[in-house]
Amino acid sequence: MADYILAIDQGTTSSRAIVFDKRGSIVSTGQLEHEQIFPKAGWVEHDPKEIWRNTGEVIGQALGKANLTRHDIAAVGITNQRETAVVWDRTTGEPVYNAIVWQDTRTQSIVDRLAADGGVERFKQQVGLPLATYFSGTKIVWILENVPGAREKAEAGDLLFGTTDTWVLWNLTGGVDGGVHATDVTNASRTMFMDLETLQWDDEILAAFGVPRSMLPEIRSSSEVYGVANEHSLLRETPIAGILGDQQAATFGQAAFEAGEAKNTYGTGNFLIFNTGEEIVHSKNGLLTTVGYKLGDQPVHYALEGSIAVTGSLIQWLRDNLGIISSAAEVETLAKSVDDNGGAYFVPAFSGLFAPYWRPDARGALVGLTRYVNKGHIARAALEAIAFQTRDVVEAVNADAGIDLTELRVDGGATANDTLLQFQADILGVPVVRPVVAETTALGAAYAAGLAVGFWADLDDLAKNWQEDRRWTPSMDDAEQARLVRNWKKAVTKTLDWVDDDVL
Ligand SMILES: Nc1ncnc2c1ncn2[C@@H]1O[C@H](COP(=O)(O)OP(=O)(O)O)[C@@H](O)[C@H]1O
Ligand SMILES: O=P(O)(O)OC[C@H](O)CO
Repeated sequence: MADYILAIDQGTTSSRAIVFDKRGSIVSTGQLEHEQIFPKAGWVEHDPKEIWRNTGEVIGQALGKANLTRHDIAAVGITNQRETAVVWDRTTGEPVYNAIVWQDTRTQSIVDRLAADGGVERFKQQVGLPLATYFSGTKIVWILENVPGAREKAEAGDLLFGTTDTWVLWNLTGGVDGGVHATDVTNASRTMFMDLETLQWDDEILAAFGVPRSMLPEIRSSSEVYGVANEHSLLRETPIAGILGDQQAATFGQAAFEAGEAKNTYGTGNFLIFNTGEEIVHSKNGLLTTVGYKLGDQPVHYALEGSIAVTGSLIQWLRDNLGIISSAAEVETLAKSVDDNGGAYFVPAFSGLFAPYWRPDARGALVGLTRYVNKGHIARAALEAIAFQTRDVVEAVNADAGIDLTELRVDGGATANDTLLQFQADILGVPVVRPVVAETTALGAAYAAGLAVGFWADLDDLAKNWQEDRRWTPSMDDAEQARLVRNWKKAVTKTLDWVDDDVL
């Protein structure tokens, strides 16, 4: 058998291809950022064709750097930014509109309309999610209602919907020439349309949204052969054998396979996933219920999730919108130029507040300002905001699960930041642990693909690959921790009730 697995990680800011060996070590990487399109306040789009072009290029980069060909690749795994909705014409392969990204809040009026009949909890028992702009469902509705001709074409069966896993899979397996239109249970669980018990699309919910079932991909497990790459791909004939939404993939890559295990990923947003095993747990504290993974015919694993919309993207905002840093890494140097936050608290409710608050009416606020506060304090407040938001989510997990997490496994781009992770340990009061392979998202997709084709034998085989790289131990005294948390919670209250009909 070939010696490597290739994972495609189609993320919010970039697309990557990463080649892994049997030990789960990175052999080579290709990466390209794509344009973030902000047509109006609150709107966020990507160009699906740019994403597909970049995917092809990064595959070439990753193979080229390691001098590999398709013959060296045993299988391909796909992982992706979740919820982001692409709708395209099945006969031409052309998207009818840009991808509407998970952070986009334009569909609030559609949410309100659907909620009129029973509040945002209307479908929650069945799908595990509150009605919110975050999930794919209302984004599809927006496209059907706002793109000329889309509704008619969809009713005629000519349009397909997919999250970006499906978009990549369909194109990779041939597109208009017989592309496979499928997704996995984890991605399907983020649409609002999948019943958590049956793991199938629910016709009543689809009728309530007015979305034709013919647009939707087939729901498959996270680890099985979906198809092979088509003849135009560098990977032609290679099986595509794993799909997981990126946060579930990171959980899998962290080897958090069993109930009670968790991870927190620090990327564009932060996402804490807590494995609840074969049990569907409904949160009383603002967490989502989602699918963790499903390997072929084996039982499904569910999870609780704390999704935070803005964390790493706040650092990008300091770089791109304020210009006070020139790279994300520089935020650490700037934050270290001061001893503390100088009294400033930054609540980045740029897309409203996600877990555990779910307040679409919130908008960002920087509070506690005096003439003393300088850009170092603002950088510090931004990093602290990432950790405070995570603490809010950990509190919710502990309350729902009736436990106290004793340590937090972390990964993602922002875990390169030592100051952030020390503050995270301090404000949580438990150790924070980072594995050697911080690219756990791609690794999880590689694992799912490798299991399906026998490259790895079983979960024990994978768990052996997990290795600790570094650990941050709490050192803040309790009184200081309590003071900071109290001020943070006060700052959160200042962001609420901001959006009304007159304000974007
Ligand atoms: N040293 C750093 N300190 C803080 N944030 C960082 C640092 N390096 C990268 N980031 C943030 O991490 C994010 C990128 O992480 P990544 O895991 O690649 O994200 P994604 O998968 O969401 O595209 C960016 O939002 C960036 O601002
Ligand atoms: O692409 P990321 O890492 O920002 O992840 C996005 C999440 O999947 C959104 O739910």
